[in-house]
Amino acid sequence: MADPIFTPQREPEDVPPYDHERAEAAVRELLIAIGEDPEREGLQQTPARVARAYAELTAGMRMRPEDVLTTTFDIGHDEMVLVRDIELWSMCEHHLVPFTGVAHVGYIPAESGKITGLSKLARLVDLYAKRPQVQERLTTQIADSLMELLEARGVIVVIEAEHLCMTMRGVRKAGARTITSAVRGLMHRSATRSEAMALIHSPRH
Ligand SMILES: Nc1nc2c(ncn2[C@@H]2O[C@H](COP(=O)(O)OP(=O)(O)OP(=O)(O)O)[C@@H](O)[C@H]2O)c(=O)[nH]1
Ligand SMILES: [Zn+2]
Repeated sequence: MADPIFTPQREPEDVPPYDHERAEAAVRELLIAIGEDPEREGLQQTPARVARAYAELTAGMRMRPEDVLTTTFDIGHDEMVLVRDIELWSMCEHHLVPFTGVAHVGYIPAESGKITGLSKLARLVDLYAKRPQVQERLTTQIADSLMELLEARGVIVVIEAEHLCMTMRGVRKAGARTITSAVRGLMHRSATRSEAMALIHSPRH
């Protein structure tokens, strides 16, 4: 049996348009289910607000990595590029509550020196984060899309995150951080991987 944690997501072109009306109705139902009165003053606009918020929090379902890795340059730089401590907010697909932390994304450009703008790496993290996720899949998707679209010779993605489903409910282990990594291509070389890890963990100035 396939592990339900790793079931693939729909491809963006197969995702139907966001249904605001349905989302609103569902939030209203949820309010009723928990025993609230959706007509009381403070809650009247809540279904519409939540529906808008979820549209934003799931916008990455309808985006492809090529939509954000739009700018690439051939500058002949073929050494490692690493952006660390990229702020990350995602939503666990099991409980639909946030997980938050940082992503570190490094790559070794193609021999041609094809690179992308640094902000695009952060945009790529955001794209995959704005979907119902598991941290492992998020990590893998970022790594694989960089390998493919930049034709990178190597990639490392490390994500350190705290899952609110483990903090505010359930086992209630505040401060427990989950660390996942995805390593591709030349980053498997131990010296290169050690260099990346040293950069990720070097003290901030
Ligand atoms: N591997 C993985 N697990 C996750 C992630 N986010 C949440 N989970 C886990 O998914 C599991 C779902 O387990 P279930 O037993 O079906 O759900 P539950 O009864 O709410 O589990 P508890 O959280 O232990 O109360 C939990 O152990 C969560 O901690 C993630 O990104 N990756
Ligand atoms: Zn969860």
